[in-house]
This record gives sequence, structure tokens and C-alpha cells, in this order.
Amino acid sequence: MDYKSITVALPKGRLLKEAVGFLESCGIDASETLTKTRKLIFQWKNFKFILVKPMDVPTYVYYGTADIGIAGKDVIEEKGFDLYEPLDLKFGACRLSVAEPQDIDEPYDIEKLSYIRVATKYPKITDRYFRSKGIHPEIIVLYGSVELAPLVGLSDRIVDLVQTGTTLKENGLREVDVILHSTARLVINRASLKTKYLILKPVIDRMKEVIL
Ligand SMILES: Nc1ncnc2c1ncn2[C@@H]1O[C@H](COP(=O)(O)OP(=O)(O)OP(=O)(O)O)[C@@H](O)[C@H]1O
Ligand SMILES: O=P(O)(O)OC[C@H]1O[C@H](OP(=O)(O)OP(=O)(O)O)[C@H](O)[C@@H]1O
Repeated sequence: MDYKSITVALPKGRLLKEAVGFLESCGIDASETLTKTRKLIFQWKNFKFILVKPMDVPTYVYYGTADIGIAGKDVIEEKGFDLYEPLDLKFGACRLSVAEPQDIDEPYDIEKLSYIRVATKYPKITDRYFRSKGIHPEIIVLYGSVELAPLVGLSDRIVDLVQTGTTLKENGLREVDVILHSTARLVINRASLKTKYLILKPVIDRMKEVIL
């Protein structure tokens, strides 16, 4: 174990640029991760940056292959690992919502539903949510283009991320319920917090100053 270096799991995709910008404000230069290469590991001073799928950030941090990571609250909730989550980084704001076709025969009414068939990338959050409302969910797991499901008859409804609402609108869907509001968070491996306390503490403190 290298107690002097910090491994950071960064999400590929839409959160990466803002994550790198945030690190930059904290005096940490992760800009090389934005270069258009196929490289997945980058080094700057005693920091190692690994580029992973957004949904995998909590996994790398939980298993200690990364000490810290940046991930959406949606993903953190879905994976459900026990991670230390000290900071809301405020960017990447979106919500996880239930949506349905604008012309559906029986509009969503959470008080009356006893069964729902939904397509989603978030099966655990979806299952927990509907069960907590006394509704039996049948969940069809998809990995993208979830808005397509009701249009082709795969499911009546979907649970997916909404930011501007453009994707829903352009596909004739409407948002009918919000399950979770999400922003990017800093997550930390609980063991690293102890074993690397001396080098992690100043980094976390600096991050807190930048956010406040
Ligand atoms: N439309 C959006 N607006 C704002 N934030 C979003 C939006 N969509 C997703 N996010 C946030 O960004 C995170 C990563 O989203 P992104 O689209 O890059 O990942 P993904 O779709 O899971 O990745 P991939 O396309 O590689 O499967 C999400 O977990 C969420 O927190
Ligand atoms: O409300 P909007 O601003 O339109 O954003 C919402 C869309 O953004 C995300 O999709 P993404 O671009 O990640 O593609 P995906 O379908 O592959 O998940 C999300 O899954 C929605 O489809």
C-alpha cells in the first residue's frame, strides 16, 4: 500500500469536465484526463486519476482501488455501498423521475396504482420507491435511451434522469413524479480515510473551503 499517493476515480462522460474544473479550484491538476486519448490512468504529482464509467465510481471507491471519487447522487444511491460522502459538489444537477406518454389512457395516480411496469437504468432505487408506496413494480433494466421504451410498447412508464426535460418532450413523454434530486458528490473510502488521513485531510479541507 502506497500511503503517500491518492487515487481518484473520475466519471467519464458529462460530469468529467466539471469534476476536473472543481479539482483545479482545489489546486489539483487533472486536466490531462480531458485530452482525447484512450488512456484510462493519469498521474499528477502524488495523485493518480482513473477514468471509469459513472456507475462504477462507487464500486472502485468501495473496494479501495480508489481512495476518493466523484459521482452523481443517483449513482451512489443505486449502488448502495457504504461510503463516506462529505461534500455536495453542486454541479450535475438533475432529478430521477417517473415519466409516461402524454396520451396514456390511465394517467399516473400513485394513490390508485397497485402495479406498475417501468423501464429504467436504476432498478434498485425504482424497486425501493414503488414498494415504499405499496405498489408492485415490474422492472425492465435498460442501459440507455430509456425514453424509447414506452414509445415501442416495452413498458408503460420509465424512471430516468431529467434535467431540461427536452428528451421527454421530444419523445412525447411527461414527468409525473420525482423520486430523487441529484448532484455530484465527493465519496471517500472509509478505510483510506483512516490509513491515509494525513494526506487526505488537507485535500478534503481544501475541497470544503472551495465549496462553501
Ligand atoms: N441530463 C443530465 N443533466 C445533468 N446531469 C446529468 C444528466 N444526465 C446525467 N447526469 C448526471 O451525470 C451522471 C453521468 O451521466 P452520463 O450521461 O455521463 O453517464 P451514463 O449515461 O451513465 O454513462 P454512459 O453513457 O457511459 O453509460 C449521472 O449519473 C447524473 O448524476
Ligand atoms: O432532460 P434532459 O436535459 O433532456 O436530459 C435527460 C437525458 O440525459 C440523460 O441521457 P444521456 O444523454 O446520458 O443518454 P442515455 O440515454 O444514453 O442515458 C438522461 O438519461 C436523459 O435521457
